[in-house]
Amino acid sequence: MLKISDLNTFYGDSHVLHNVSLTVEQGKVTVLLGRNGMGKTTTIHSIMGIIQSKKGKIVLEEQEIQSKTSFQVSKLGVALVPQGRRIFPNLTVKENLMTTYRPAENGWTLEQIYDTFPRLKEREASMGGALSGGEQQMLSIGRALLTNPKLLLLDEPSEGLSPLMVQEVKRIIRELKKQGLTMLLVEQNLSMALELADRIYILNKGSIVFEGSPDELSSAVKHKYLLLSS
Ligand SMILES: Nc1ncnc2c1ncn2[C@@H]1O[C@H](COP(=O)(O)OP(=O)(O)OP(=O)(O)O)[C@@H](O)[C@H]1O
Repeated sequence: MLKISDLNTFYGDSHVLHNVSLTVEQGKVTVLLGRNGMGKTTTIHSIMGIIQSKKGKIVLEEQEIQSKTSFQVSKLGVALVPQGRRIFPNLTVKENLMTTYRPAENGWTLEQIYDTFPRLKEREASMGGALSGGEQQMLSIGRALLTNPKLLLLDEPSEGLSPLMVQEVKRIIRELKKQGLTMLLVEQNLSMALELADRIYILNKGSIVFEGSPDELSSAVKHKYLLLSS
């Protein structure tokens, strides 16, 4: 569904992504792992058109999208659950959900979101800013789903959540996968990544240093790129 080739992204003169290539297969969960500051969010933002890459190609279902704006990328069916959730604190839960609603045949509706996240129904009239971190994460995922995407990008959805809420996020990702949604998940939570991933990529200092199935990820690679501090 998505193929990135030789992507190079800069912030001013600072060269952050170095020839990043990765593939996201339809219906699969692809996980991008890496420690803090290795370029995971930059990769996601490059796909989404939030930042323009200097060199390289991003192809979504045979269409090149590397020069498109985030609005255009979103219209092509890519949705982002951003790091830090970014919900609107002064809008109600329902208003947050409806801001980006894009109806689709056999797609997500508000009622289906409430069925999947019953807590959001209970808190429908509450202000976004009054929700717990876990509830805000559900809201952020629900809001992205209501754009009816074909590809969902999730940037560290487990960050800052209680163990119980991390379980809930895992349940939802599994449920979405069962429904056939294609996902690219950025994570630092290794156990979560290993449980959910069909394919894993590891970013280190802006370069892909590992690609394989969770079974192929050796403890040597884990220790080198994920567990030890740099
Ligand atoms: N707006 C920016 N301007 C300049 N440098 C940036 C900017 N955003 C990120 N960087 C730098 O780019 C590098 C990659 O950052 P990025 O946020 O992509 O990493 P990450 O792997 O997502 O880490 P984290 O888990 O901390 O979000 C870091 O060195 C970071 O300091």
